[in-house]
This record gives sequence, C-alpha cells and structure tokens, in this order.
Amino acid sequence: MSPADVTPAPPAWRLLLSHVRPHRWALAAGGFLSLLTGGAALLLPLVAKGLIDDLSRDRAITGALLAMSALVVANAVLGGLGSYVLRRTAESVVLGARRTLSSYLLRLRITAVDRSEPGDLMARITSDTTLLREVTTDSLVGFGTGGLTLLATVVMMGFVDPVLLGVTLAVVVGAGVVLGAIVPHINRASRRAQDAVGVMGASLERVLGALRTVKASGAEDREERTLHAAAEESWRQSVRAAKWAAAAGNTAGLAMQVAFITVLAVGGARVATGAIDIGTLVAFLLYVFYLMAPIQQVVGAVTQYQTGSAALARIQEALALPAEPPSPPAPLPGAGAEPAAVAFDDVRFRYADDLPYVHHGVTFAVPARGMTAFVGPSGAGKTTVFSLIERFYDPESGTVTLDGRPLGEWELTRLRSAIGYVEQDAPVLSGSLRDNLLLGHPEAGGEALDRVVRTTRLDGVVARLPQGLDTLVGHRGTKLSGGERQRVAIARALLRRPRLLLLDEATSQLDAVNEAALRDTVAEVARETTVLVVAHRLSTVTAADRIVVMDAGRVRAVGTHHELVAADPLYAELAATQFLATAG
Ligand SMILES: Nc1ncnc2c1ncn2[C@@H]1O[C@H](COP(=O)(O)OP(=O)(O)OP(=O)(O)O)[C@@H](O)[C@H]1O
Repeated sequence: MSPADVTPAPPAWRLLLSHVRPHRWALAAGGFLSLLTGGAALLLPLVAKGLIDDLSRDRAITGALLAMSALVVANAVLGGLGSYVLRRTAESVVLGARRTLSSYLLRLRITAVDRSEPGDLMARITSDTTLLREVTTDSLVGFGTGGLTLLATVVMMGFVDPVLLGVTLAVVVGAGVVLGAIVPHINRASRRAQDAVGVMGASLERVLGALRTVKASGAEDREERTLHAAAEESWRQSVRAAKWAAAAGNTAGLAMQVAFITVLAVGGARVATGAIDIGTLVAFLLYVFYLMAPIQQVVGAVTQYQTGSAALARIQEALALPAEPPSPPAPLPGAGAEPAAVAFDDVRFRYADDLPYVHHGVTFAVPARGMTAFVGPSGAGKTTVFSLIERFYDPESGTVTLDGRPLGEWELTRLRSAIGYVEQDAPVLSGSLRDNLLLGHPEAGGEALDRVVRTTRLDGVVARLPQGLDTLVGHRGTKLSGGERQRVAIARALLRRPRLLLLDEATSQLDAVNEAALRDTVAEVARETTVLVVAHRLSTVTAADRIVVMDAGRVRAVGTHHELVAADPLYAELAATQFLATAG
C-alpha cells in the first residue's frame, strides 16, 4: 500500500492526544492515583522515624504502628487501583482506535483499496493499535508523574543549594542533548519494524488467500522465504530500536552518576571553602539520588513515545486514505417498487491517472424493466460499467444516471440499496450459508428465504448439507462448488428485491440444468426489475431484450441478437466463436 504518500500526518503528539482525549479524565484519575501511591510511599520513612523516636523515648508505638500499617495498606490499594485504572484506560484507547479504524476501513473508496494491501491494513488495525497501549500508560502517564516528581525534586534542590543545582542541571542538559540525537533512531527503527509487520500481514494474506494455488504451483518455499524475510526485517528493526532504547536508558543512568560525582567534587570544594556545610552536601546528594527514578521514568516515556508515534503515524496514514462520505442506512426497495432506468452519457473513465482509459465516451440508455446484455471481448470495459453504476469509482467526465438522476446526486446507501450486484467471481464469505444469503437483507423472513433458495435451485444443496442453511461454508465459501457459490451470490442479490440487478456472468461455473433454471429465474426477475447482465453465454444474450456490444471502451452497437448478427461483424463473430459459450 502507499498511504505513505498520502497527506503528511500531523505531529505524533497531536495524534496521540486525539486518541486519548475521550479518556482524559480516566487517565488523569489513574495518574493521580499513581501520584498518591508515590506520596504514601514517601510518608513511610517519616512514620518509621517517628516509630524509632517513640521506641527510643519509651513511648507507646501503637499509633505509629497503626499509621504505618494504614500507609502500607493504602499504598497497596491505591497502587493496585491506579494501575488498574491506567491499564483499563490504555485498553480503552486501543479499543477506540480499533473501532475508528475498522469503521473507516469499511468506508474506504475502492480506489484506495486498489492501492492498498489488505494484510497491511489488517496489521494497522491489530498490531499498530496495540502499541497505543504502552504509549498511553508508560509514555503519557510516565511523562506526567515522572515529570512532576522531577520538577518537585529540582525545586527542593534549588532550596538546598542553587549552585549545586546548576551543576546538576548542566550534566542533565548535556545528557538531554545526547538523548535528542538518539531518539530519532528509535522512531525510525520502530517505524520500519511496524512496516515490516505490515508487509508480513500482506504476504500472509496473499498466501492464505490462494493456498491451493501456492501448493499446486509448488511455491511454498518461495512464499516461505518472503514471509521469513518480512519477519526477520521486523526483528532486525526491533532489535535496532531496542539497541537505541538501551543506549538512551544508559545515557540517563550515566548522566546521573556523572552528576553524582560532579556534585560530590564541586560540593566538596564548596564545603572546603565554607560556602556550604556538610549537611547541605549530604542532603543535596540524597536529592541527586532521588532524581534517578523520575529521570529514568521520563527517558522511558520518551523512548516508548517514539515506538508509539511510529504506530500512530501508520494508523493516521490509514485514516487519511480516501473514504466514502458517511450516509445513513437506507431501506431496501419494498414489494412493488418501480424498476430503475440506467443511462451512460459520454462516460470517460480510467482506474488511475497513470493508467490508460478504460471507457472512451461510453453512451447507452437502458429503460426500466427487461434484460440488457453486455457483450464484448475480454477487457472491453463491461464489468467497469457495473463498477461505475455502484459508484465504486466515479467517471472522469460524462454522466451516469439512475432514474434520470446523476449518481452524484444520490445518497450512496440509497443508490446501493436499489441495486443487487452479483460479481463475476461470486464471493462467498466465511460463515453459514444463511449468513451469506442474508448478507444484503438481514431482516428477510423465512418464507422469502425459502422462495429464493428454491428459485436459485439451492434447495437440493441445502438438503444435502449436514446442518442445512446453518452449515458453515468455510473461508471464501471453499466448502461449496463454484456453481453453488454463484447461485448463493444470485440468491443473495435477489433476496434484496432490487430495482436493478447487475449480474456479471461467470463463464463456465454452472451445469446445463442449473444454467437453464437460473436463466428462467433471471428472465422472470426481468419482468419486474431492470436486469443488466455481462453475458458470456449465447443462451443469455438470445434471451435478452437488448444487447449492448462493447469493444475497447466504446459501445459499438445496440440491438437484439437477430439484428446484431446481421448488422455487427464483431457481434456475429462473438456469437459464432468461443466468446459466447453455447452452454445450455
Ligand atoms: N481495479 C482495476 N484497476 C486497474 N485496472 C483495472 C481494474 N479493473 C479492471 N481494470 C482494467 O480495465 C479494463 C477493463 O476491465 P473490465 O473488467 O471492465 O473488462 P471486461 O470487459 O468486463 O472483461 P472480462 O470479460 O474479461 O470480464 C481491463 O483492461 C482491466 O485490466
């Protein structure tokens, strides 16, 4: 896929905030609980000191013991609660991103899908969103709580001795500069690692989608190498990110040790000159020691953020792909709805700017009711006519109208609810036979379902299947034969009672008996509905009310079979040769 070349993404922190914003209060509560836990822990030494004082002065220690126990329990409860709230919030951020992405991907324009790899899109929804979990908790909260503790410690250090604070900050700033150089490497490596996961998803989808062909072609070894190469690339880049993250962590640790030694040296000199007393130096060194944990936390947050921002950028790229405008669900045509009329007026179309034109000014008009067959050599642009009617693509110029209204004026859902579309390869989805039939009309009653199963001659298939309509048909309907899949696709379209039926005929999937029966069914449907069929069989075109002959992206003739056999040499040739099979 090439979302990388779509609009540049906003900065990662803005993307992160947009994902986190709906959960900001829960996140703030989690962060607050973490701070309270830290506060409770800080109180413990004070209470312990009190307990030792009480003991040494022979006073009762019950109060101090109770206070300590209460603090320990409070610490455990608040810590557990804070951690739960933060983790839950992080999961909610992941859920939100997954919901947004999956809704968006369902609305993608087909042009965007043509340019993408489904496996890579899947990786963005599953793997990249997972990385938001850590970035929410470790990065955001770590940065917040670590940053606050850091600030408080620095303020305290300023009170103790501003000169030593200056020394410490100089070391910390030096380390910050080194970290600034390291951090982009983490980002780049994480990005490449996630891209490699995307490539792996795409390769997996490619192989699993055609595993039989891969096996039959003996291509397992080559495909295995591709999959392993992607997995190894992800490993390589993740290891590179880990190397830089380790370097960042060590830089922070090293900086603190350097700060410790420098403070000791400068502080010692100041004690020697009498500028500060020894107690001040000891207190300051303790603070340097305290600084370590929040600094590690902040550095961890920054490195984690780099991994997260690489994932955020990949999520954003998917969200920047062109999508169809949202439109409310539209009702299906009711019984007795009028059939639709379709017209193309000088339509020019190509699939992409760098591809040749597929339609060079296609013009035809199909009145409501009846069957119109589209014939022509392979690649003439027949299926593309259907894709334009469904508005999977928009023409570059010219107009397509339904009922005299340009398609651009139709609400997409309303347009598509009027149409039943049977694609050439008759896709069947994983799930039960019933799920597949009801896909386009989930509310259809049992009676309508039985009727459509009968008219498409699926009743015999249903009777044979172990669980009837509830039998699972396997991934892409592999448990059904090609002809059965085609009948399922036709039944699914008919169940919607469309005002316009688009039927892209597969060449040789049906046996003669089923073909004849379906031809009768379609002819019957054509009495009530407008039927457009991309025809590959002579029997289909002879039954059609009109035939549109297409060649190289143009309509070259329109007429009935008898008219065209006499008037159009290409049609006569098609009818006489293998382009129109004589099955049935
Ligand atoms: N999604 C796509 N992206 C780019 N080019 C495409 C796409 N779909 C089809 N084409 C090209 O458009 C041209 C017309 O394709 P179309 O499927 O409309 O032909 P057809 O007349 O239906 O052919 P057939 O009878 O073989 O199904 C072909 O050259 C094809 O390669």
